Amino acid sequence: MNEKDMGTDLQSVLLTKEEIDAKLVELAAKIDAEYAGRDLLLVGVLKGAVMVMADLARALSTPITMDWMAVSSYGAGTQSSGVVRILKDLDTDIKGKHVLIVEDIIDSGLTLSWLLSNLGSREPESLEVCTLLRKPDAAKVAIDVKWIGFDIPNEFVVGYGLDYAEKYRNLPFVGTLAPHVYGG
Ligand SMILES: O=P(O)(O)OC[C@H]1O[C@H](OP(=O)(O)OP(=O)(O)O)[C@H](O)[C@@H]1O
Ligand code: HPA
Ligand SMILES: [Mg+2]
Repeated sequence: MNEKDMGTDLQSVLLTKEEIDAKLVELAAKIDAEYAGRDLLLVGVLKGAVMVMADLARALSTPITMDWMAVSSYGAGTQSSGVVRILKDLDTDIKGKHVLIVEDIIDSGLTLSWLLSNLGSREPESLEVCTLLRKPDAAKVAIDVKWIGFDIPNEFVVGYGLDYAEKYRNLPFVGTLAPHVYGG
């Protein structure tokens, strides 16, 4: 599906593929500068961060390794339950490593806040966060995030990895969902 063929489920395009690509190249240059000469482990948070991880990793020059963690707090709804479940843990021991968590979105912040304390307790050398999107007006906890792509309004968004009930992750852009889709 492209931007001209959104169907009736989507209300508007918030960020085009071109805007997302350009932002990830910009973030990658900053991350390269920060980790020059060091080994970096990217930890992608499944499933939403798959697209960001794939495109950010390819924009980096720094040698990286990848690992994945799967957590879920949203289920099939549009509100975080606040209860974070580990669906898949890391395959690697991160003790002594430079770790960069890669996220698609920080909404309430509950997922990341929980992840930071969970991964932080495993004694990485450093632990930072890169997220494509953040909703400042939805924050329920304050989190220190080093790299942020875009601050967006407090609306439910889909595309570029982000889902509603597991759909729309493959849209190449980020859009807002029409309220009728989720009963709004
Ligand atoms: O800041 P928060 O309010 O915690 O929301 C952000 C988290 O919610 C989404 O994941 P979700 O739990 O829906 O799993 P998914 O990535 O598999 O869609 C998203 O990918 C973030 O990980
Ligand atoms: O706005 C959102 N869209 C999709 N998934 C999400 N997970 C947290 N916030 C969102
Ligand atoms: Mg989700």
